Amino acid sequence: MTDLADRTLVQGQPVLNEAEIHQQLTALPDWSLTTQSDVPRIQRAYRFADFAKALAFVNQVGALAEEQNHHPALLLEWGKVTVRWWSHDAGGVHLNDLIMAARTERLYQ
Ligand SMILES: C[C@H](O)[C@H](O)[C@H]1CNC2=NC(N)=NC(=O)C2=N1
Repeated sequence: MTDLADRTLVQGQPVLNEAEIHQQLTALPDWSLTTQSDVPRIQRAYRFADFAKALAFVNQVGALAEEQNHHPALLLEWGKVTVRWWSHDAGGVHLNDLIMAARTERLYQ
């Protein structure tokens, strides 16, 4: 099975249901499903030694988002970045959001 991060984003296709999201999240153990305003999203908090390192990570994730024209919500705090992915147009979590979460993982070392 191709690693999620190596998969290409796909247009169309419906959002995933809760069971499908949880099944995909087995490959992303540090990510969780959250719902805000009735919209399911996947999220993870990343820890850093200071604010500057957290900001550098935000910029890396931002560049990835711009490359793919698929953008997360990013909360930048001292030593912490919370990343949240969902598909605005589809109103939920799409396979693309899992792919982007897997690619976000690759930026964190
Ligand atoms: C106009 C622009 O292409 C769209 O708004 C894109 C931008 N980035 C996006 N990001 C996400 N996460 N979901 C979207 O539906 C989306 N749509």
